[in-house]
Amino acid sequence: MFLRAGLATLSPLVRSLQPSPVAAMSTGTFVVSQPLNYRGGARVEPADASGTEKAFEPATGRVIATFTCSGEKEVNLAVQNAKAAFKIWRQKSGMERCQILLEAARIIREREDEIATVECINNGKSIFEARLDIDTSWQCLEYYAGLAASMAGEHIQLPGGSFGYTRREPLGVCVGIGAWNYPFQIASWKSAPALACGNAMVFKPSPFTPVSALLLAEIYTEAGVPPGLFNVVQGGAATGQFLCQHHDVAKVSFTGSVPTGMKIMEMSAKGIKPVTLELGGKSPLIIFSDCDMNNAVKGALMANFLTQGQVCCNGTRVFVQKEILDKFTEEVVKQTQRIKIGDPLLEDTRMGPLINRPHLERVLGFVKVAKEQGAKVLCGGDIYVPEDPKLKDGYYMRPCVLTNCRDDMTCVKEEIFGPVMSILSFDTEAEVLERANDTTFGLAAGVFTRDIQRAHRVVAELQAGTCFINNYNVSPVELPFGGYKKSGFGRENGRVTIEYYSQLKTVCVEMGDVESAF
Ligand SMILES: NC(=O)c1ccc[n+]([C@@H]2O[C@H](COP(=O)([O-])OP(=O)(O)OC[C@H]3O[C@@H](n4cnc5c(N)ncnc54)[C@H](O)[C@@H]3O)[C@@H](O)[C@H]2O)c1
Ligand SMILES: C[N+](C)(C)CCCC=O
Repeated sequence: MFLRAGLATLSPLVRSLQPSPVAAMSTGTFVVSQPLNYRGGARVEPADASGTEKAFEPATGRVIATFTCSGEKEVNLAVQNAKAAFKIWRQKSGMERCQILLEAARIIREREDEIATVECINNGKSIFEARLDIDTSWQCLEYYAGLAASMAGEHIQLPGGSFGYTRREPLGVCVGIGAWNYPFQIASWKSAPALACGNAMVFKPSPFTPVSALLLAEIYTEAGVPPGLFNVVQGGAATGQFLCQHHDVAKVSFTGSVPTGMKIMEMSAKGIKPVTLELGGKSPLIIFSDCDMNNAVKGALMANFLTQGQVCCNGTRVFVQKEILDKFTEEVVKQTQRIKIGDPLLEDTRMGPLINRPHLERVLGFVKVAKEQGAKVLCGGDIYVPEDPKLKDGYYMRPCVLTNCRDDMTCVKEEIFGPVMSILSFDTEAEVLERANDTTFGLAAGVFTRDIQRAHRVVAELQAGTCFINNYNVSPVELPFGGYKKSGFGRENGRVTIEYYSQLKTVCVEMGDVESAF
């Protein structure tokens, strides 16, 4: 549907007659030719502009889209469309909303390969991983579809037959602002609970990954949401600011960096809008000497190298108990060197390119500073040029393992957001807990041990919103996800997120006469 050639212009009906719509999509061929804004149930060119942006295919360095960033007028039109759709949607019963969300989840499953391919092309993550992201997206829609029908208030008996009750009501027009590392998943994790609660949404993806949110918008429409219920505006900071400052926006849910999160909070504070902030991290992963070594090594790779290390909750500070430091490090390096880097659309690739050239240079800069500060590079940390000539301008690097790290080094303190693991050693539980918590971030943490008492004792002390025991970076949608400290607040996924997309109304019912004070 996006391709200028091949199956690009086919209607959904015709497309469904083709053996495989994704067969035509290969690295180096994809171009977006249709408008990337979505308003009132259709793709539209924005009504005004706040500049233009280019989106790239990180695997080749090719431009795949040049698009107009939405100005104030377009943002206003999107919000007004959402407001109109909200009036219809909020009147629907939970069961009606449930049925539509389930249908959307079904369509996502049906089109999983196509969506994953688009994600892979625009983001650079491997197709293997992109499919997992799409899985957690439709699962999220299914989960909140299930909750939509069971949202209920309380009935509270009062003296003299009087009573009160509570109603859980939607907020109105919610804004979602996304980062570039999980474009479709972020749009789904925000919109599913928002829509399940009866809200409308205007979503702004990162300008680096503008493409896949459009697929979600089209799927919602196909599933039967009212036109305007889920809209997409494109752009960067200026567009995001118009959204956050809009007086008809009731809530902002943001995923991105800490500095931008602070700005979002400031803008939202002026309009007394509630915010959810899913921000960055520098999470600790603690490996005790009694761990299952095989699992701990696999866990450390999961904690560092998914999506080329561009994952908010990555456990990039790997604390290893001294007794097993050498063996663990040797095995981690061996397995890191085996990671297949290359064309993200190939089935056996496990690491694609980073998101763009400036980011690649930034990550390589962190490795350089680490070396200057005394860290030792055990593998990777340099540019990788795949053999395939069409990939020569892509943004690849070899995954890096650093040792000789100290807690005061830049690579241990700052979020690198790339495939760079820092290994640190420790002696005692008390010592490692203190060091693990010595950070302004608090998104995630992990522990590997066979000692069940220790595992729970340690996670109880860890200052992190999401903790893993004997695994890392799995994300079942039934479990809430979010941060402590400067990693943000509010949660995504899990039952609790209903509370972040709804408000409680209390109704007090008098069954007798008014006892007036006057
Ligand atoms: N906690 C989580 O769930 C989670 C998930 C993914 C990424 N992240 C974090 O995101 C960061 C990487 O993503 P990024 O580089 O896209 O982050 P970013 O903060 O640069 O941008 C995030 C989004 O905010 C928009 N934006 C930028 N300035 C804005 C402003 N002034 N007003 C409104 N919107 C504005 C951007 O256009 C983009 O859509 C990392 O720190 C990572 O840890 C967190
Ligand atoms: C799906 N993961 C791996 C838990 C990542 C969630 C979003 C963080 O960047």
